[in-house]
Amino acid sequence: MNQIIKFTANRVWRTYRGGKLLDMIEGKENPQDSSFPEDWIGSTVEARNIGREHISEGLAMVKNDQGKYVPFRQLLEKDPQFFLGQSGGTIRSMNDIPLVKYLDSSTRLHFQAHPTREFAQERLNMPRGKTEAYVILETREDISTPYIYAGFQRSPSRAQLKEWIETQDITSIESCFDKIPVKPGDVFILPGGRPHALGEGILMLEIMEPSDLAVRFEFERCGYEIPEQARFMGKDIETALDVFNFAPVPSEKINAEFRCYPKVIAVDEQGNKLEELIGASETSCFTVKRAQIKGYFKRNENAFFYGIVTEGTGVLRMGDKITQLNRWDRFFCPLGVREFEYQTDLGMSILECYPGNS
Ligand SMILES: O=P(O)(O)OC[C@H]1O[C@@H](O)[C@@H](O)[C@@H](O)[C@@H]1O
Repeated sequence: MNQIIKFTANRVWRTYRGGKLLDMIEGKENPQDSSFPEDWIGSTVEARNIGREHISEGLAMVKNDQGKYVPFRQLLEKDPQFFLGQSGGTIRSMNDIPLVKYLDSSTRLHFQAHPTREFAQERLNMPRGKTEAYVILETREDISTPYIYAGFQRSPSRAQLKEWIETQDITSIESCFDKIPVKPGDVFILPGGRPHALGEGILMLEIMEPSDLAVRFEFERCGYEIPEQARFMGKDIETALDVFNFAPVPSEKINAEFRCYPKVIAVDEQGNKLEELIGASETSCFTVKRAQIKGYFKRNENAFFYGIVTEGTGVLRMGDKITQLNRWDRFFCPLGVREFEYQTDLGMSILECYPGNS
C-alpha cells in the first residue's frame, strides 16, 4: 500500500456527551448526542475507558492490500521507513504520531489537566504526555457564547485546590477561571499541566500527543460519575496535584499563553495559501498547517501528515493516482509520498497535522 489512506469514522466512548454533528457528518439518519462525542482519526492510540476495558476503543482500522481490516498501526509497523520516515537519523516510532480527533461537545466537559511529557516519562513510565491543541471548526447556534476554560486566571494554592477537589466544590474551582470566548477559525495550544475544561456546543479538531492520560478533578457531570480509578490516572491525589501548573495566566496574558496566530508560509498567484497554525514556537509535540486551495496547488512535504478537509471539495493527485476529497474527509499522507497536488474548482481548505520536532 503506497498511497493516501482514507479513514472511516472511529467513534470513541467518553465521559461526556456530544457527537450529534459527527452523526450528521457520517450521514446517520437520526443524528443525536450520545456518549460517543469524539472521532479518533486514524488513531494509533487505544482509549483508556475505565469500566470498558473489555472493549477495544480508539485504534483506527483500515483495509490492507488483501481487503482485510487491520489496525492502522499494524500497517504502519510493516514499513515505518516509508510511512513515517526518519527524524534525526532514526526511524520515527508510533510515539511520534500525533493523535488527531474530531470533538463535538453538547455539554461542558469536566475539569481536567493532562501530564507533560516529562511528567509522563518520569512519574508514569509512559512515553508521552498530553499537550493538546484545538482548532475550532464550528459552534452550535443555540449556544450564545461558546467558550473554553484554560489555565488558572486566579490560581488557588495547592492545599486549597486539594480541599476543593476532595469536597467537590466546583463553584470555587470554576471561580479560578475566566470564560475564553471561541469562534470558528480560532486556534489554541494547551500545554500539559494546564487545567482546563471545554465548553458546550463546540466542534473542533483536536491535535495532541499520542496518549489518553488525564487528571479529572471534577467527578460528576450531567449525571455521570467518573469512577475513582479514572480520576487521577489510578494514582493518589498528591500525584494528581503534582501534574498541575499552578502559575496564573491572568486574563490579559491568555492570548499570549494559549492562542496561536497563523503564519503565512506561502502564497501563489492563483491565491493558494499555506499557513502554519501551530509550529515550533508553540510546541515541539506536533505541527499543524492549513492549506487553502483556490485552484491547483503543488505541494512538497518531507514528513507524514493527517489531512482533514474542513471546507469544500477537490482531489489530491499523486502522479496518476487521484483521491477524491469531500468536506470532513480525513486521510493519511505517508512521508514516502513527498510530492503531491491538491486541485479544486470551488475552493477547499485542508488542515494538515504533522509530527513535532521532538
Ligand atoms: O471523557 P474524558 O476521557 O475525560 O476526555 C474528555 C476529553 O477532554 C478533552 O479536554 C480532551 O482532552 C480530549 O482529548 C478528551 O478525550
